[in-house]
Amino acid sequence: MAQPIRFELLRRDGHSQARRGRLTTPHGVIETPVFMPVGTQATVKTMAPWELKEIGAGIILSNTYHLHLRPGEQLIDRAGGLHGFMNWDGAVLTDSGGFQVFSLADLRKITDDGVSFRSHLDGSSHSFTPESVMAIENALGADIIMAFDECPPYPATRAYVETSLRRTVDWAQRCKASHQRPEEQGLFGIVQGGEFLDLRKEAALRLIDLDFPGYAIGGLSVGEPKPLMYDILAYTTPWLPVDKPRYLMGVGSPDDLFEGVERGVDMFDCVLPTRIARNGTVLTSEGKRVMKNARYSDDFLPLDPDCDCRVCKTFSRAYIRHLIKADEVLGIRLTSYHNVYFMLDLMKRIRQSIEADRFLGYKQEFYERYGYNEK
Ligand SMILES: CNc1nc2cc(C(N)=O)ccc2[nH]1
Repeated sequence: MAQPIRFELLRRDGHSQARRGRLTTPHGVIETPVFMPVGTQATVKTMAPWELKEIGAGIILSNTYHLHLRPGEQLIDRAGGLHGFMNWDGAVLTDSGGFQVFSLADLRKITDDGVSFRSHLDGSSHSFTPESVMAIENALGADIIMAFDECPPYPATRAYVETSLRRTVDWAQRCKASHQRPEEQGLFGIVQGGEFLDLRKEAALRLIDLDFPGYAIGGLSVGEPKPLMYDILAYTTPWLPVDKPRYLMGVGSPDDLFEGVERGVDMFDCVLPTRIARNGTVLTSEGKRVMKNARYSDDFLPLDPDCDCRVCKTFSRAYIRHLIKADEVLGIRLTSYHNVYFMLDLMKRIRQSIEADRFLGYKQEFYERYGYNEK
């Protein structure tokens, strides 16, 4: 059977688990490690698809939970899937709603068959099962789709995590069995297991037995301390196939990208750049800057003098601060554009550092300037 997703491992770092790879999808070739901007409701907030294209975004994430509730997968299917609906010709990845049901919906009830919940929008009743979620993701038409899983809260008891891990593996098998478009959409399994390393190993090995074209690592960045997240990651990735992509869900900030790449992760997604942009906070090579701060009121430098994005080549900190203070929509458009560019450009520099066998050196260099002094 033709596989829609193919991963080539191009180079392994000699001093860490960092890898340089290439992910071929029906909507383009993605260089890894890759950062995926989040387009929850079929838009990366405030950005047009041609802006995403011009800053080099190759793949974006959209959320099954949100799009099922509004406008509904039937409409999107009639529009030609997410690609047609958004008029985005790059790659798309959809998650399976497992995380959103637990973090957004009300009155949830979970059984081995699936989850029933009430919409956070209007309180209407819904239920997700592996089969129904596959039908939704098949209709949305993303190039990479996630199996329906349960993301346990943190902290959670071992008994809870064990039950949910086994349910998640069972659901992954049911997703694979009911996936209607396996030649067009690559289905990834999601490794759960909480903070219990033996359960992480069990989850990984049982999903590998089901043989997926890629593996997501879920259940992280849910409130656990970062050192714990990194330790769980370092333990889990070596159990996954070296020739398949590893996707760390919902992560992360600039330091998380370095720490994840160092521990063998190839794909990342995070709302951070667009979320903080809406508050007027921007990412720069010298750390975050809160543009509402009075110190920028007559600062005519660009947001980041080292950034080559159109915003940094065109506008000053003083002008952008004025727009944010005046609640002018252009303000958050400019901060969002710059922040997504920053994350994509950072990941490009990380890829180049792996190619040049200087990943750890670049990490140290970045941390010293950004302000996470490792010393
Ligand atoms: C922002 N943190 C985050 N953790 C996540 C875990 C999952 C998951 N399915 O375990 C999905 C999205 C996630 N986002």
